[in-house]
Amino acid sequence: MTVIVLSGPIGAGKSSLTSILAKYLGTKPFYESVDDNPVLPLFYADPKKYAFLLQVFFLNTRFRSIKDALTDDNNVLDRSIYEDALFFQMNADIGRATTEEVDTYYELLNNMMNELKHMPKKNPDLLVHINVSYDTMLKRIQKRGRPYEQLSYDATLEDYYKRLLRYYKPWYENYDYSPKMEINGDELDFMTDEHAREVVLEQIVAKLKEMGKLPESWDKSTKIEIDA
Ligand SMILES: Nc1ncnc2c1ncn2[C@@H]1O[C@H](COP(=O)(O)OP(=O)(O)OP(=O)(O)O)[C@@H](O)[C@H]1O
Ligand SMILES: Nc1nc(=O)c2ncn([C@H]3C[C@H](O)[C@@H](CO)O3)c2[nH]1
Repeated sequence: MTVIVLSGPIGAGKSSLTSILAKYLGTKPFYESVDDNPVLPLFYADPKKYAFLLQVFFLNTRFRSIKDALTDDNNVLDRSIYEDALFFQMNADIGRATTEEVDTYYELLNNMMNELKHMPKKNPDLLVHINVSYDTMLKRIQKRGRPYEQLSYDATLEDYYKRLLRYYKPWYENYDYSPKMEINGDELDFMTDEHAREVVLEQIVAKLKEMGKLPESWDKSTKIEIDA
């Protein structure tokens, strides 16, 4: 049927919506490596030292999921590979990578993207971007509670998160690897409000129908259970 990728800043709700969407459409979810990621806590403790290593770690694990997802044509991924460069560029811009690391990273990314061109499906069918304000992003980060992402752990994260939101805006506007759509993550509390969840799912289904990826007659009569 279709490969959908989610995008959006930290805590926007990508993993949550991936799980909801995969259950709803009866497809397979793929998650970014976070709780089993040994480099992530090191990065938050010493970003300058570990920015490059973290980036290579994410690129490696993301590449593996993409290869699986793009060969089996029926999946939802909780973050796009196209956002990896956004993260690294931002970290490089604030002095967390040397010129050599930046050059090496882009060369590696380029090589990997070229490999993807040989896959049966080269790009996702649809990018679903979750838009959130700084306040929402922070609330969700607090709700999820990873210690090293809290402002109480490192006050400079406020600037890091605000900067990230500024990088996302042009990134989404310029994204053109597939059709795309935006979800209002501030207004649509799809984790606790059943109506909001239906609105989001209807928006995505409508887009898939418009693209011819779902038949017009497609309907999901059974309500889904959410493990929040
Ligand atoms: N629309 C929403 N309404 C209310 N709560 C939400 C919503 N989306 C996510 N949450 C909550 O916010 C927290 C972060 O969500 P989630 O882990 O899905 O974000 P993410 O975008 O995958 O984050 P990351 O980029 O760090 O992987 C979770 O506690 C989740 O339950
Ligand atoms: N530096 C950096 N580069 C990435 O490509 C990247 N992708 C995700 N993350 C961080 C954000 C969340 O804390 C956590 C879960 O998304 O991992 C990244 N951090």
